[in-house]
Amino acid sequence: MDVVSKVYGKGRNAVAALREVSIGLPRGGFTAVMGPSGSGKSTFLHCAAGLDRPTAGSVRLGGTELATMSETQLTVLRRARIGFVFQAFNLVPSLTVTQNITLPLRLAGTPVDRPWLAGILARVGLADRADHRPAQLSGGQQQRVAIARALVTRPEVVFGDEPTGALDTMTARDVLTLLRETVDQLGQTVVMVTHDPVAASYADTVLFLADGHIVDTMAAPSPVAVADRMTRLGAWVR
Ligand SMILES: Nc1ncnc2c1ncn2[C@@H]1O[C@H](COP(=O)(O)OP(=O)(O)OP(=O)(O)O)[C@@H](O)[C@H]1O
Repeated sequence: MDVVSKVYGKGRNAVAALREVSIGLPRGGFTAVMGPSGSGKSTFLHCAAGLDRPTAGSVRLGGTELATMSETQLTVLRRARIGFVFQAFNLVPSLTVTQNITLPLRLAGTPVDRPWLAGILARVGLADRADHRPAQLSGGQQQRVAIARALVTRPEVVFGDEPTGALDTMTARDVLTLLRETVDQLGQTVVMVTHDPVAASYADTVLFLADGHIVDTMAAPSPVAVADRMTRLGAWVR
C-alpha cells in the first residue's frame, strides 16, 4: 500500500479516514491492526482487501494494482485471491458445513479439491460435523466454518474484521490459535482488525492507527505491551 488516502463525503462534510498510509504487509505473516474507534481500521482493511477503493494512492496484491480496478474486476479478484472472516459468521443457514465451505468455489466455478477440503475440515476440527447446518453448531464452530470457507480457495491473504468479536474468551482463543496455525503450518498470510490486545498478541506484528495514520508498529507483541500502547493512544480514556 503506497500513499493511500481515503476521504468519505465531499466539501465541508469530508472525512479523511486514511491519510497517506504506506505499508507493506509481509507474505506469510500475521498482522493485527489496532487503533481507537474511528481511527480508520475498517477503512484500511476494506482498501487493502479490495472491498473499497482508495481516493488516492496504490494498493497492490502481489503484483496486481487494485486501486484502479472496476467493481467487477475487484469481485473476481476477491473471489479468487482473498479470504474473509467477519465478526458475524455470515454462513448460509440452509446449507451444510461442507456446502458453506465450498460456496466460494461454486461461485467462482472452480472444482472442489476433495483432499484439500478434507484437510481443511480436519484442521478446523469439523470433520465430524460436515453435514450439519450452522444452527446446529456453537458460535466458535460457526467461526471455524467461516475460516475454512476463507481458506478453501487457497487465498493469498485472509482478512479478518474482528473475527473473535462475537465469541467468548475461551472460544476466541481457539479461533486465534487456528488462525496462528494457518500462518505457521500453511504459510497463510493473515491480516486482522481487532480491539482486543490478547487477540493482537497472536500476530507477528501489530499496526497502530490513529486519525488515519499508522503511528506505530510492534513486533512480537505481548497483550500488556499492546494494551499499554493503546492506552497511550487515548483509546480507552473515557
Ligand atoms: N461510509 C462512510 N461515510 C462517511 N464517513 C465514514 C464512512 N465510513 C467511515 N467513515 C468515517 O471514517 C473514519 C474512520 O472510520 P473506520 O470505520 O475506518 O474506523 P475504525 O477504526 O474501523 O472504527 P471502529 O473501531 O469504531 O470500527 C471515521 O471518522 C468514520 O466516521
